[in-house]
Amino acid sequence: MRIAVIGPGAVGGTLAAWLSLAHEVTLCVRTAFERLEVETPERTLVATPTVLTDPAQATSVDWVLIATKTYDAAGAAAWLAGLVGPGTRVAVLQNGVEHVERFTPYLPAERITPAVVDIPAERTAPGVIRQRRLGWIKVPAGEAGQAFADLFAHTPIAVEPTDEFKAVAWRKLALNCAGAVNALALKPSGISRRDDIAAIMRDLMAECIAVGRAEDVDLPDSLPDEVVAGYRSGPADGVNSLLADRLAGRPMEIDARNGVIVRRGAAHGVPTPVNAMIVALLEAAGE
Ligand SMILES: NC(=O)C1=CN([C@@H]2O[C@H](COP(=O)(O)OP(=O)(O)OC[C@H]3O[C@@H](n4cnc5c(N)ncnc54)[C@H](OP(=O)(O)O)[C@@H]3O)[C@@H](O)[C@H]2O)C=CC1
Ligand SMILES: CC(C)(CO)C(=O)C(=O)O
Repeated sequence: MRIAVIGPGAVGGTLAAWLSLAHEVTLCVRTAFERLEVETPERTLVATPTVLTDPAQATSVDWVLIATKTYDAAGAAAWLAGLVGPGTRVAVLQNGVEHVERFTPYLPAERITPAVVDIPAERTAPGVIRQRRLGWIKVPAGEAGQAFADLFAHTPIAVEPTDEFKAVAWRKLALNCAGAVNALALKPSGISRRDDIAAIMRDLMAECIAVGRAEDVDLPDSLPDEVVAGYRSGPADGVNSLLADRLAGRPMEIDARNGVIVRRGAAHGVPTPVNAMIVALLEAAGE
């Protein structure tokens, strides 16, 4: 398969390295680099895919994987005119619950496969990445979801189509909204071991669950405790992508990860004061 990865950063670069073992991969980059080096839990992968720096160089492929940050959607979309032909499928690998809505200004919804990614990865330089866990990706059940999963059949990453995609995305949103405490405190995952921080994380997630339920998503009461336990049992020095952005002085996905809870909460009449507070604090911190 011919696969183009738009935004080969921590997630996109990790997946591009794995995909390069069996497919013809093209990287669509903003900052040029020549080789991918990904330290995975199994071994270090080195790949030298074709690298494009200008959307005018792009030609059509079988699959496009969009792995930029959510706030770079417009820049990512500039690649689509060249990459998308009549049979091209486009997967959006981003956090949040608005994968399809974010790209319908540029593509028909039926061409888009939303993907929830749980692969902790950290980028130390362009093309140099540490994949902390093999992790998983979930996509909606159906022909496109199965075709997407087949791309990864040769890898140890669990890529699965699911009938419960919406619930999977909201569960991941709960995990990600809680991770805002790291960006706010400028500290990695270990701060979740403080009971006062864990309490804030649980409050953020309780609001997420209430809003998700208002959108008819089945979310368990046990989710906040499960997420806190997961954070606490993981590496204390793990840096989530929101914290990575703040540390690097980049914009942050505050709207996609916490703002969405406030916006959708307001639409349903569900109060979300803790998420609203963290959005305001992170927005002010990023000014
Ligand atoms: N990191 C993680 O552990 C996880 C992240 N996610 C989600 O995955 C998504 C990607 O995150 P992550 O990989 O961490 O992000 P990164 O910041 O590591 O990578 C994003 C990449 O997109 C590139 N980019 C931005 N604009 C363009 C453009 N116009 N054309 C081409 N490339 C562009 C950036 O280029 P440049 O090099 O110039 O910055 C960068 O390489 C986010 O939605 C995140 O929330 C999900 C699960 C885990
Ligand atoms: C928390 C984590 C690492 C889970 O995959 C993530 O989604 C992120 O860093 O954005």
